[in-house]
Formats: sequence, C-alpha cells, structure tokens
Amino acid sequence: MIEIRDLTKTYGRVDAVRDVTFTAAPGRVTGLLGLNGSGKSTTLRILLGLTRPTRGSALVDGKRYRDLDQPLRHVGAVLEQGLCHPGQSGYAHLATQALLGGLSKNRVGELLEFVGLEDAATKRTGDYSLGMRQRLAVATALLGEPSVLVLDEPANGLDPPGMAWLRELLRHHAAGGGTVLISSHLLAELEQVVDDVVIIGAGRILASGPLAELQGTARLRVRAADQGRLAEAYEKAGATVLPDGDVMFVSGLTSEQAGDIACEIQVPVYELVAEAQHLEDVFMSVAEAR
Ligand SMILES: Nc1ncnc2c1ncn2[C@@H]1O[C@H](COP(=O)(O)OP(=O)(O)OP(=O)(O)O)[C@@H](O)[C@H]1O
Repeated sequence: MIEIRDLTKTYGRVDAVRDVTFTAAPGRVTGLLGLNGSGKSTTLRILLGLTRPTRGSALVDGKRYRDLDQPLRHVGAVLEQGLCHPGQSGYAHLATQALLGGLSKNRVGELLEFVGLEDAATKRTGDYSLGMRQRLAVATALLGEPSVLVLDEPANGLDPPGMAWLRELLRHHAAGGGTVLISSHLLAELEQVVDDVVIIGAGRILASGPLAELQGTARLRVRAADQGRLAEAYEKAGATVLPDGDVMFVSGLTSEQAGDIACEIQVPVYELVAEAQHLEDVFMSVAEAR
C-alpha cells in the first residue's frame, strides 16, 4: 500500500509538487500520468527516500521509506536511470545488488530467467540494449520479493514485445495482491495495464480515480438544434464544452443531466452519446478544464 498525503516539494520558487494526495492500493496497478516536468519523478523520489519533502508524507506500508525495516523486502523500484556498472555482467550486477541489500543471491539465476535475460547473464551490461537494461532493472527491483513495485517511466526503451511482457508482469504482481505504482507520459501504453489513474499537471493532481470511471464520465458527444444556446446552458451548469463541427463534446455532466438541461431550455437534441474515452482524451479534457 502506498499513501501520499499533502505532499509538497519546493525548489526555490518552483513547486515541483504541491498538495499531492493519492493512494495506490494492493491488488491494483496505479498509473501516475503527466507530461514532462509535471512532478512524477519528484513524487516517486520522495516515496523512495531519495528526496526530502518540503511538507506532507509519502508512506509505504504505513511507514516512510527510511523507517522501513529491510526496505527492499517492502518496495522494489525501477527508476528512469536504472544504474549498473557497464563492465559488470547482468549476473554480477544482480548478485552485487543482493549483497548490498542484505538479500540472498539464490534467486539471481531464477530472476534473470524470469525477465528473459538468461542468455545474456554473463554479457557485460555495457553491451545491453536499453530494453535489456530495463529488464535488468526490473529483476533488481524484484530481488527482495517486495509487495510494492514502483516504476518510473519503465516503458522507455522497451519494444512492443517488451511492453507486453512488462504489462503481463505487472498484472501478475497485482493479481497476487501486490501494489504497483507506475509513472509514464506514454498514455496509450499505460491504458492497457492500469486499474487506477492519477493525473498530475504542474505539480498538482488534476484528476484521480478508477480508469473505467474516468473514461466513462468524462465526455458526452452532443448534436442539437441550437448548439450555441445549449453549450451556454451546459457551461452555466459547470461543464466544459468543446465544439467540433456540428457536434460538441461535453465534460463534467452525466448524460441524464445533459438531457434534462436540453429539455428545460427546450432545445431539441438529435444525438447524445456517452463516449468511452481513451486515456489520452481523458488527459486532454482534464488538462483543458484547468
Ligand atoms: N533538483 C531539482 N532542482 C530544481 N528543480 C527541480 C529539481 N527536480 C525537479 N525540479 C523541477 O520540478 C518540476 C517537476 O520535475 P519532475 O522531474 O518531478 O517532473 P516529471 O513529471 O518527472 O518529468 P519528466 O517526465 O521530464 O522526468 C520541474 O519543473 C523540474 O524542473
């Protein structure tokens, strides 16, 4: 379980993150989504004890990372710059990490096989492709058999089969009761793996909730006799309206509310469709609504 509460980190005059609150629950894959510079890495670095928050808290299994007894047994992390010595083999890297973390070396061979690197186990990591380094970083994160996995932009460098492998691994981890928090700006990649979504922009949470809920309620496609008057009424009710040719897309109202408003102002409606959106559309509509 990951609990982020009122987290703020200020660098000079920049709020890298501001009052960020969300939970990543066991049994679910939670996606932290945002554009470059939105505060994803800062949030994850604070969670992993690599950066101190200005205020607020970030807890793994109810504790700050540095207060965890044997942290690698609780949380495994894949950070953007998964570091390994270029002259070391994949096997030696994992064995060293196990030693440094006070963990057994017994699982090294098994893990290399698990991440599909068994044939490259004795090769220098300096000769690994970016995708192979990502696989090694995932194996490193799994060394302590942690229940919580934190991955910062893990899709970088993975080809489509690599991505499919990672999705399967994360789903499997969550299905076994583990907690997964994954950050990315590649929305289409994440859409296929996340259960819950936290959208962050300029350091603040813009929206959060189960993916199905965000996709389901975010947008209606409406075509009516007097688009202008209806758009005005929707906006007055707090909705965001995007006109697009002879239709408009409405966020922030249920289809019942949209139908009732049209009825009240007596504008005939020809089309009213609740569209299941892609994550990218959800992201754009919350970003535009701010
Ligand atoms: N050590 C630092 N010193 C000063 N400013 C920083 C530092 N770390 C991050 N920032 C600033 O905080 C903001 C959030 O950065 P952060 O790296 O958390 O974003 P991100 O969403 O992870 O982006 P990216 O995907 O590009 O890594 C940015 O404006 C960044 O310039």
